[in-house]
Amino acid sequence: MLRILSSATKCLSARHCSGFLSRMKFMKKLREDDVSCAAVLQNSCVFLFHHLSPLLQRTERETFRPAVLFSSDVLSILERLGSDKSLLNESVLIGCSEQNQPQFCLDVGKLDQAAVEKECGGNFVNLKKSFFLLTEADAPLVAKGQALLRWHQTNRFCSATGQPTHRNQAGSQRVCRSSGAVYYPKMSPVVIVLVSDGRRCLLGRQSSFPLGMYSALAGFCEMGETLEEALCREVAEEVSLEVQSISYSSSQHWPFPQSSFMMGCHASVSPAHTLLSIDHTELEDARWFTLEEIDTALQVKTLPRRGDPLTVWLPPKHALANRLIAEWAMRQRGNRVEP
Ligand SMILES: NC(=O)c1ccc[n+]([C@@H]2O[C@H](COP(=O)([O-])OP(=O)(O)OC[C@H]3O[C@@H](n4cnc5c(N)ncnc54)[C@H](O)[C@@H]3O)[C@@H](O)[C@H]2O)c1
Ligand SMILES: [Mg+2]
Repeated sequence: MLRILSSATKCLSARHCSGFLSRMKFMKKLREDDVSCAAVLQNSCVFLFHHLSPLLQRTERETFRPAVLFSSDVLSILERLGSDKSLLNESVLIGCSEQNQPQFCLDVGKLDQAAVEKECGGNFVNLKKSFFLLTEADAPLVAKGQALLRWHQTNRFCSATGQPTHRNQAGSQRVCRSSGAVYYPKMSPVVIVLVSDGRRCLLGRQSSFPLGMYSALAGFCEMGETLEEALCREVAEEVSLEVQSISYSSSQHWPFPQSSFMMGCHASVSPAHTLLSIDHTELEDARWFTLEEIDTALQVKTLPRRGDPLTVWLPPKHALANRLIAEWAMRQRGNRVEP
């Protein structure tokens, strides 16, 4: 069995960079210079995927972390499993750790899954499950890796000429040599908004959500829209409310169902106009929640099962919706005047 290393344990490329600025410059160079990137790949961390499912390893504390191998370990596995070692060159650059360790991801879907799992002492777990098994720190990097690998797998041909596209070594772009068209990985912009009437906040659920889960309203931005226009349209479409003011909170990359760029906002509506008219083609339910109800929902740790009494619970901390709700709750607690 091979050793699986946390990305913090070795620092092979410290001489290349130190601190945030030099790390960013180093990454830029790797994206632009195929020769440097190929050389660095020989001495890097690699996150393995199998048909887009990341390789996870159980820790001593019965939690999970992404299994991180060194390129030399990956080459040994490829050799032992009788695969062409050039497969390593299909790795895609995803980052550089604070310890200055370049990080790549590689899909070994061509190899036997069980054989790789045995070699590595881990399991390939589909992204939806693994995203929530991982810590808030590890999940985004794994999601980014999967998103990039998926993009490469689904953009192998030029949409103008039908000719094959060719990736650069870092995997940050693909080029059609026939037309010269350059393709970059894409995300769909999505607005997510926590609407408040000053006293309560508005949450909704789609029928596809797990039982009892309510979240902030969200929707894809349409071509040509500003963030603010998309937000007002989505709230109008889904619950027939007119938003009065908007403030930006924060953003996140969201891998489900495919790469979205989520932009999180707070918005207010007039307390005199809070009557909901729900578009049931989009939402199964939407309701106003008091601070007490939100506090209770934030406490729910074990998810309800079918047959259990209906308990409202909220998206986990990995989701921007959770942050918006927590921000709102904190602000409400601060505003509350004790009798
Ligand atoms: N991270 C979070 O906290 C969080 C919380 C809620 C929702 N989300 C995500 O936000 C996204 C959007 O939310 P929604 O489902 O309510 O959106 P939505 O209200 O826009 O409705 C989805 C529908 O929009 C259409 N659509 C338009 N442009 C699309 C595009 N580029 N890609 C896919 N469908 C498109 C499709 O018909 C789709 O069925 C979802 O992917 C969801 O996973 C994330
Ligand atoms: Mg929606």
